[in-house]
Amino acid sequence: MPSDLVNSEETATRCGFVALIGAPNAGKSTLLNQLVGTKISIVTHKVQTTRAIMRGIALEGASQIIFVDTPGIFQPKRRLDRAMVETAWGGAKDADLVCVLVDAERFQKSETAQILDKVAAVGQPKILVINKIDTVPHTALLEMAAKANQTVKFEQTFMISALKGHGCTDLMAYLAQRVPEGPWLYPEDQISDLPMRNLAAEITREKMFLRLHDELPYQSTVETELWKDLPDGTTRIEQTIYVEREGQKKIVIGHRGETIKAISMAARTEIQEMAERPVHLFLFVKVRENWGDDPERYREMGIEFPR
Ligand SMILES: Nc1nc2c(ncn2[C@@H]2O[C@H](COP(=O)(O)OP(=O)(O)OP(=O)(O)O)[C@@H](O)[C@H]2O)c(=O)[nH]1
Repeated sequence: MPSDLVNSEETATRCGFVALIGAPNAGKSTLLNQLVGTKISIVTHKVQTTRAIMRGIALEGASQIIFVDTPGIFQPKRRLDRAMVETAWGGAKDADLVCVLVDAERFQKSETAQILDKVAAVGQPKILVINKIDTVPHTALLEMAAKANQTVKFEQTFMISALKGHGCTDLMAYLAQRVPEGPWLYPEDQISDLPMRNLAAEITREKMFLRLHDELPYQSTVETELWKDLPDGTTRIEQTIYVEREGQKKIVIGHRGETIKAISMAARTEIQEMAERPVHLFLFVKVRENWGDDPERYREMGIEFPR
C-alpha cells in the first residue's frame, strides 16, 4: 500500500467554522489569543462593518478551526447597524458551532439575558463558555450555568479564564473533535496573511459605506486580489469592489472618480496603520450579478455557503 494512503487514513482531517458570540468586553479577543495565538489572531476593534469576519484560525492536531466573529452591537439604532447585526447573526446560522461567551462578572446584566434569548433562536449546535471565572466564587458559576441552560439548549458548558488560560485546553480539545470531518479550507502556510487580506477588504468596505451611506445595497463586497510586500518596504494591494448593477458602479466611482478616490485614500490610511508599512492601494469596481448565489464568495468571507 502506498505510504500516502496510509497517512491519509490515519489522520482524517477536520475543519469547521465556530461563530463567537459575546457582548463587548466578554473577552473574545483574549480567548482568541489563547486559542489561536497572536501570530494569526487579528483584533478588529475598528472594523464594525463586518458580516462574519474571520478572526483567526486555530490548528489542533488534525483539526482546523476557523473562528468567525459577530459585531459587538446589541442594541443597534442606526439602520446600517441593524443591518449589520442581522447579517452577523446570519453568519452564526451558517457556522458549524456557535460558541456563546458570557462574562461571569456581568451575568446578571440585561445584556446577558438578551444574548441568551437571541441565541435560543439559532438552530445551530451551541456551547456555553463562561469566562472570567477568576472573578467570582465557584458556587455562583454553577448557578449561572444552570440558569443559562434553562434558556438555551447548550451541548456543553465550559468555565474558563481566557486571561489566565484556565479551561482553555479542554475547550480547544472539544472544538477540535466537534468540527466536522473534512479537508482543511486553508493551507497551513497561507493562514497568516489571510486575516490581513480580509481585514483590508473590510476596511475598504467600511469606508465605502461611510461615504455612500444608504446609496449602495448591503450586498456590495470588497475582495483583496493581491497583497504583495515589495522589497522597498512598501506593500501593493489590489482590491475589487463588486456591485450588482452598472448604476451602482457609477455611484462608487463618482463624478470624475472623486468618490472612489476618497474611499481609496481613507482606506489606504487605515490599512497602512494596520500593516505598519506604506501601502499602495489600487481599487477596481466590477459588476457581478447574483454574487449571493456563488459559494466561492462565501468561502472568501470565511463563512460557509448556506445549504
Ligand atoms: N479577570 C479577567 N479578565 C478578563 C478575562 N478575559 C478577558 N478579560 C478582560 O476583559 C477585558 C475585555 O477583553 P477583550 O478580550 O478585549 O473582550 P472583547 O470585547 O470581547 O473583545 P473584542 O470583541 O475584540 O472587543 C480585557 O480587559 C481583558 O483583559 C478573564 O478570564 N479574567
